[in-house]
Amino acid sequence: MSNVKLAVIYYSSTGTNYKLAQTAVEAGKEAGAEVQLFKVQELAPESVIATNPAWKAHYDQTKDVPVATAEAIEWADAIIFSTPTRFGNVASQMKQFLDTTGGIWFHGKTVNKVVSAMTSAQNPHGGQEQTVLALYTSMYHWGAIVATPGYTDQSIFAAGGNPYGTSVTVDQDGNIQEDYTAAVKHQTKRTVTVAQWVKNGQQG
Ligand SMILES: Cc1cc2nc3c(=O)[nH]c(=O)nc-3n(C[C@H](O)[C@H](O)[C@H](O)COP(=O)(O)O)c2cc1C
Repeated sequence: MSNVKLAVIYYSSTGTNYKLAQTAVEAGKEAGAEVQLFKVQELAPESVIATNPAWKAHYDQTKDVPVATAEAIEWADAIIFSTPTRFGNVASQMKQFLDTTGGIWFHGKTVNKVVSAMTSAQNPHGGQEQTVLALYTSMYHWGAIVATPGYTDQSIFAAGGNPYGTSVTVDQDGNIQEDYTAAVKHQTKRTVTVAQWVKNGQQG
């Protein structure tokens, strides 16, 4: 059992990162953490979303997922982020969310959050690691503790496993090419474990 609070915060247009996030939620619960799932605010106009049936369907299906706020960051001890790769970078919706945390950052409320990130892209070498590192750059400014998977589990050596953070590839139809479950679960459990160490250390 753990007393870690885990926020899983994702952006997804067509459902890939939602699937990764849902697996992280499952893993967090298995690790005994208190878990909340949040999407970041969609910023694209509805008229644009409507031009892509997969995007529109996912947008409608996830209407009820709560939108991430600065309070969610304050609440969490651990955070798993999941964002698609967009031109080798973090999706703007996720970046915009990070850019709303200046207030809590100023008050020291982002310090010592234990964080880890996941991503997806269409090309096997489409910039996945660059996306994860770009997100981690913001985390260094937060004073967060970045808990990467490294090679701490056999799942990292399998497809989808990535020492920077789980990354998957989607085909033209949006199907994930790798069996990512073990890698996401390991990454999430490791993040919860490190957050527990930090929490215990602060209380000691
Ligand atoms: C504007 C845009 C930029 C993209 N840039 C990249 C890229 O740099 N490399 C890549 O492999 N895939 C790229 N893709 C494909 C997305 O990464 C892919 O659709 C996404 O990972 C699917 O995640 P989702 O289903 O959670 O939205 C791009 C897609 C869009 C719409």
